[in-house]
Amino acid sequence: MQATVYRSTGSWYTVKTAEGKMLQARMKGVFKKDEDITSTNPVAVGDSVEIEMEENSADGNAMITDIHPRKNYIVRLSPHGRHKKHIIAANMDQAVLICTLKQPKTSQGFIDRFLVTAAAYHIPVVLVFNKKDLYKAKEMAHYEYWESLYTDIGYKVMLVSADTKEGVNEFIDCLANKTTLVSGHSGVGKSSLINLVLPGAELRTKAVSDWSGKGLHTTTFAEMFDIPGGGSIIDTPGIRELGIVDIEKSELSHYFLEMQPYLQQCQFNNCLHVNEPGCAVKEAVREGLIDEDRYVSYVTLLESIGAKDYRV
Ligand SMILES: Nc1nc2c(ncn2[C@@H]2O[C@H](COP(=O)(O)OP(=O)(O)OP(=O)(O)O)[C@@H](O)[C@H]2O)c(=O)[nH]1
Ligand SMILES: [Zn+2]
Repeated sequence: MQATVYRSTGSWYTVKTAEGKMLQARMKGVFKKDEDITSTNPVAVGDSVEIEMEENSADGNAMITDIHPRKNYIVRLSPHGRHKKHIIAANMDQAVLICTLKQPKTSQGFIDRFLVTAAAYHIPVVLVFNKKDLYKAKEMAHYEYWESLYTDIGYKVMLVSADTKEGVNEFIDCLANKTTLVSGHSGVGKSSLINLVLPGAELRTKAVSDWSGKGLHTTTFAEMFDIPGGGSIIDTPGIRELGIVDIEKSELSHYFLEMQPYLQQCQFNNCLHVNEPGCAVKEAVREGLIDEDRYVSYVTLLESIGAKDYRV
C-alpha cells in the first residue's frame, strides 16, 4: 500500500495512506538507500513509500517496506558527522523563500544562495517578501528593484503582509494543489504566514509540545501539513539554510539562470567567469545584461566552494 511521509522522528514516521489515514510506521530492516547520496536518514518527509501493516501490532502500526524513486530532494549536512548528509525533504513542487526588507532585512547573498541550491535540486522558487506594512519609500524602492531583477530572471515574486493580510490571497493561491517547502530566516514571518494558510494548525506550538523532554535537542526536522482545499506545506523549523555539498565550481554558473545564455560563448569552455579573457558572462555584466549584485553573489559563492567550511 502506498503512503506519503508527513513526519520523521528518527525511528518512527508518520505516514498518510492514499485513503487519507494517518499511521505510525517503522522501517522494516535496512533497505537500499538512494545510490547518489550517503544520508543519515533513509526516508524523509515527502517520500512516497510502500507500507504493510505490522502483524502483531495492537496499535495499528505499519512497516515501511520500500521507498519510491524521488522526483527531487534537498539535503543539509548532518549534525552527526561532517561528511554525512541529512535529507530534509523530498518530492517538492516548489519552494517558497520568505524574505523581508525590514526586521530583519534579508540579504541578497542569502537569497542567491537559496536560489542556487534550489536550482541545483530542480526546485522552482517563489520569493515572498513579507512585512509590507513596515516598508517606507526606501524599502519599497528596494523591493521594486529586487522584484524586477528576479522576475526578469524567471522567478515569481510577491509582496505580502501577514499583519494587514495584503497580498495574502495571492500567496495562498500559489500554494494550491502543490507541495511547497517553506523556508526563510528566523523572524521573517514564516509561522505567521503559514498559520494564515493552515487555520488552527498552530505549527510551532505543536512542534514544541510534541518534542519537549524527548531528548532530541539539536535535531531539527521537517513536517508536512495539508492545506484545506488541496496541496501541502513542508515546514522546516530550525533549518536555516539548505546546503549543497557536492557542487563543483564549474557547475555554479548554470544555477545562476540568467548566465545560461552566455556560458557557451566564453573563449574557454572551462571558464569560471572571473579572470579569464574573452568571458561572455563578464561582458554581459559590463553591458548591464546581468545584474552586478548577482555577479557579486556568484563570485562570493564560487570562492566558498572548496573553502574549509564549504557550504554553498
Ligand atoms: N509588522 C509585521 N510584523 C510581522 C509580519 N509578519 C510577522 N510579523 C512579526 O514578525 C515576528 C516573527 O514572526 P514569525 O511568524 O514568528 O517568524 P518566523 O519566520 O516563523 O520565525 P521563527 O519561528 O523564528 O522561524 C513576530 O513578532 C510577528 O508578529 C508582518 O507582515 N508585519
Ligand atoms: Zn566566462
